[in-house]
Amino acid sequence: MDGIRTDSLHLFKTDSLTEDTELKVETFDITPLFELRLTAGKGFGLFATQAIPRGTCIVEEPALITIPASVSQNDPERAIHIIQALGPLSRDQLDPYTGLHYNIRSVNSFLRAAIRTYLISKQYTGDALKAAVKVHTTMAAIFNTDCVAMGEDGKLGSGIFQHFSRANHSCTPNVENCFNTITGCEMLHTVRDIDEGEEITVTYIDQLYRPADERQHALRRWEFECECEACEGPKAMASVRRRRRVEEIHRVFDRVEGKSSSWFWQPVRMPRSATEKIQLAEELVMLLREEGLVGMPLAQAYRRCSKYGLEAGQGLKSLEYARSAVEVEQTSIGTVMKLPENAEAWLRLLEEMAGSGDRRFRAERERMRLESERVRKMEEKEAARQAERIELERKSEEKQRIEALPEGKRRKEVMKTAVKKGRRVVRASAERSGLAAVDVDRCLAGLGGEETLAWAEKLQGVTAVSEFRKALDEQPRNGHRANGSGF
Ligand SMILES: C[S@@+](CC[C@H](N)C(=O)[O-])C[C@H]1O[C@@H](n2cnc3c(N)ncnc32)[C@H](O)[C@@H]1O
Repeated sequence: MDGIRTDSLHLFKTDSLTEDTELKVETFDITPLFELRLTAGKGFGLFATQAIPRGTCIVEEPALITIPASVSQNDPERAIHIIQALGPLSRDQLDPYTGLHYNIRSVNSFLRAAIRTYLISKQYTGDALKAAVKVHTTMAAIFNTDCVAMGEDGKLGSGIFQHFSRANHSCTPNVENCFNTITGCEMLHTVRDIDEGEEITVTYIDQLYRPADERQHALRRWEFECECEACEGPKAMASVRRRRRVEEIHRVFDRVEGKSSSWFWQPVRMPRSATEKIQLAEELVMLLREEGLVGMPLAQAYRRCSKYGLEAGQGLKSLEYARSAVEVEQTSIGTVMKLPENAEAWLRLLEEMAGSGDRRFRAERERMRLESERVRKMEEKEAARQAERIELERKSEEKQRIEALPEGKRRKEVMKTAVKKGRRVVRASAERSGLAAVDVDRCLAGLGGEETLAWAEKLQGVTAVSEFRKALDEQPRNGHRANGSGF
């Protein structure tokens, strides 16, 4: 770690800083949610001091200093902008800045020359000039190593942040940053649940689905080789495959959507229909989820599912995906900031279309109604088949049980079963004839087994009430006719 702690440093009072200035940054609490800890191989990093749920805003802080977007990384004037931005800071404000990590090679010879020229213009000479050049070069190096682009595409310039600038990089970050243009603060939101003791990581580069060697190349600016799980270790191979496919799908969509990309020299198989497009977007969602890239890239993938769902005439599906896009977007960047093409605006549009009876929603509703009807019928049939199977099994078990009984008992059991069946026949017949069940019950209660069987035999197939009554009249009686029932 080549960071410096310059408690006594003031920009224009450089004599206290020497080549051997001792690094003295201790572990300390920043907020109750995380703390700064020294890591093996990455310098300092932010670590959760408790479990943090997905969607939590863990940082909202203003920049310590900023420079305008017009000042590029290699602009010699950059050093002057940095020095001038640091000028008004008090000692207390300067301390968090000077304690930050830096890579001295991030200041090239043009910047060094610009710093020297500037200091000479401020009347520095001899040893004082040498020392001042060293301090100011360090200040510029801190800025170049730790600065964060603010706003969409860095349009609002670059800034240094006390906490955010301490976050290390991962190719599968667990927080997403967003600049709040209303408060002028940078915000960090967790994109997934974070365990206590887990490192809080951001991404330093765009397009994390690029091949690992391209990612490493882009990270060279920060002078480290990424060793996260997507880059090294047992999971890296699967990650490479998934990210390659994610990149391929993005290339296809870039071409479909007419965006400039490298597609013309890398052939891609184009989707032939809206249905194929939505399938591709759904594959993208699945891959990103598996890969743990669950922040804004996932929100955009859901958005594509929604867009192509609508194109495929699947309005309701499109609406569902739009809701997922809003949920992921708001988890990743909160609800305060609205991107120009935010997922919520798209959802509102779809909701309006659905409400106004757009044909894509109407037709789909009908399709879904028919589909759920079909499923319901299938389930009913299956339930009936199941019940029949159970009944057959029961009967077979009962038969086996009876067959295993001694002769006398078996005859009794056979009779009992037959009578039960006979009662069912009588009851069903009565029902078909429209006779009150209570009357039939009363009558059945007074009949013996043989009588019930004789009765059942007679009634089998009888449906009309008159025939039923006639059959009852012809039944052998044992004096238990139902009172007042007409039997
Ligand atoms: C913005 S600073 C991050 C905080 C820094 N680690 C510190 O000690 O203050 C960027 C520097 O952190 C280190 N770093 C960040 N992410 C890293 C990673 N994944 N592996 C190794 N070093 C990393 C690199 O030295 C990089 O130049």
